[in-house]
Amino acid sequence: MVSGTVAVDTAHALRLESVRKVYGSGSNAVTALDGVTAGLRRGAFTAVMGPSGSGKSTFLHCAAGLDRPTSGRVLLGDTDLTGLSENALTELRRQRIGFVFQAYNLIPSLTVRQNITLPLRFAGARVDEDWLREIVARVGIAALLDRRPAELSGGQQQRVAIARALVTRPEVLLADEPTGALDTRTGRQVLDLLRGLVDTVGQTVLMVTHDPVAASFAHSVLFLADGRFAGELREPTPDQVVRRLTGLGEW
Ligand SMILES: Nc1ncnc2c1ncn2[C@@H]1O[C@H](COP(=O)(O)OP(=O)(O)OP(=O)(O)O)[C@@H](O)[C@H]1O
Repeated sequence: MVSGTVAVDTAHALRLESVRKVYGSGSNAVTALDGVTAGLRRGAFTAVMGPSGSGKSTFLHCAAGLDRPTSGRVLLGDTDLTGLSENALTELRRQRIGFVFQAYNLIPSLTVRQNITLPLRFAGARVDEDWLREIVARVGIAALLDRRPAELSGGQQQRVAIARALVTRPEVLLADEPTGALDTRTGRQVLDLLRGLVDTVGQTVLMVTHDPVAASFAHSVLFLADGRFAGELREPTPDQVVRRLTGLGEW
């Protein structure tokens, strides 16, 4: 086997194996993740939920290669992230992972088109005009390509951010509270869009959220409590999510 690769796990696009993450040291040490093993099914929409401080952001950061686990492994496809250099991790994030944040993080001085294609410029890759046309049509912003972010609504800005995350055809799209800054109706539209990307093009999506309704758009919800994996709910309803969360503590 080539160093840095592992046996292919075709069911999961991304997998955390026995991941522990400890911040600080000595008496200041905080165990944010305490041996989490969990996988994102390929072509599925997975939400991560849990009480405040349960480790959701740390899970996302370790999954994205933004944070290095203290121990354990993170596998993106057949690539083990844990052995990669900083440069290799940066490359991997650029090419194989898409990010969507609560604050859309668009560059104000660039047009929508320039914002969407920025990851390709960073990667030194050419714009695939057919793919660009397809994603902007799919996310519903084809008519907005020449505008700047300030000329868009919050929902439109988040659609641009989603298009930007998709432009490199990432294996996994990671979303951190993507509807946190949107009103309920606009938030639902963005969640419909994410679910649609999963159902129609087989995009694998991971979303961290505090919102049980948002989580119910996912195929399954992974629960964390005190830095540990605390179960999975398939085809979740908001009521079921609320019941599970209530059993896990303050949220
Ligand atoms: N950089 C850091 N340094 C020290 N402790 C940290 C750091 N990041 C997170 N923690 C701690 O790790 C634990 C898990 O934090 P994390 O942010 O992953 O939880 P969360 O579930 O995302 O919380 P929330 O829902 O409140 O955003 C918390 O106790 C937090 O205080």
